[in-house]
Amino acid sequence: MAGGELDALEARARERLPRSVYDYYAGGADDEVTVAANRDAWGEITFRPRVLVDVSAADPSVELLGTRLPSPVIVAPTAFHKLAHPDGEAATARGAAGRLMVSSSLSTVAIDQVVAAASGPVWLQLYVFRDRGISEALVRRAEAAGCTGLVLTVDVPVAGNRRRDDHNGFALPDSIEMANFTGLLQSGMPDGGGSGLVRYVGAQFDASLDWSAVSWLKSVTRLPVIVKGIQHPDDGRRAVDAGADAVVVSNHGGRQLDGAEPTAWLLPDVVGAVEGRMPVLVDGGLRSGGDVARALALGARAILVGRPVLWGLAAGGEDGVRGVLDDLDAEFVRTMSLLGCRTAVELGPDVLTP
Ligand SMILES: Cc1cc2nc3c(=O)[nH]c(=O)nc-3n(C[C@H](O)[C@H](O)[C@H](O)COP(=O)(O)O)c2cc1C
Ligand SMILES: CC(C)CC(=O)C(=O)O
Repeated sequence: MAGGELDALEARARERLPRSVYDYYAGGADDEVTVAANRDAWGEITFRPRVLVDVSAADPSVELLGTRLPSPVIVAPTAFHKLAHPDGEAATARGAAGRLMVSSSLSTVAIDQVVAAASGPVWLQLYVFRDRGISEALVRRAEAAGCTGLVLTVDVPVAGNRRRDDHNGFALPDSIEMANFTGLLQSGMPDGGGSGLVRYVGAQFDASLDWSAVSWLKSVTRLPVIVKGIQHPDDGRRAVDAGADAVVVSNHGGRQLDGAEPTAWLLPDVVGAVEGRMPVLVDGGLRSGGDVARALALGARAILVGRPVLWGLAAGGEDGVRGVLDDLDAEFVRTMSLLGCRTAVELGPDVLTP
């Protein structure tokens, strides 16, 4: 579903969604330069295919932290799916259809119900709250639910400046709650002007978070810890030293620091810095199976996709999500085959223009 088809899906989602929800999903920080740059940067990477390779059984599966995934395409954690569809994250989990889904801390369906709806593995994404007890309770809920990984998002010490949300006074309606926090924390957003999310982040998230958070998380769980939001090769190295099991190169889809480098440019430097000591994942602006192949050729083990899943969910519920992911996978297999690669691990820098 590259290019025009995905744009048409987004247009259908846009028609169905209230303006403030569409803007929350689509938008980014400040002038949204990084939102656009993420997407454009993948498109600038060109291929050097090899021919006369038997690709009759091209296999897109990848191994990640001891689990074989049917595809390198992972559902990125995104907040508030009930704003897109009444079944929320349960519909997304069904639509993921065996692929790895990362469920947001800020989901509108509780993590145990997300896992129950999923047919593939589920990781819980964590924000660290001022009250560490809340984060630890989330870890226990994830473990009890059967999650197989914890994704620590490290690029939100403070909320990015989302102008659209400010203008729209974005907030969760009373009918939808952040379902992972029942009994722990108020499950809505504090009242006031501007973006309700900015008020929520300011009130609840721990801006004093530093590298000790990774060792803290490792000390309270035996699940693998994946650090999401790495934007510098030195931080990739530090993540290895801090005991992370994997990292996600991410600028939060351009929603935090505008002007941040597109992840396609940054990825090879982070891959170089970690020197194979852990898997490197990437997200931001990947919109086609060709983009997935580009990322793997640059050294990513797998990739995450954010907004397209939301467009699928808003336009077509569970089937919409499955459609987006199936199309990405089919394009990826076709691209691999045309590059002369039989397995996802065969993708390397040699299939790209140096
Ligand atoms: C609407 C929306 C909500 C998001 N919520 C979260 C979140 O709760 N936790 C998180 O770690 N990242 C969150 N992200 C960032 C995504 O996980 C991911 O990094 C980004 O969307 C990838 O870029 P893409 O949308 O261009 O594919 C969110 C992104 C969007 C678009
Ligand atoms: C800033 C977060 C609280 C939510 C989020 O990750 C997002 O909207 O991008």
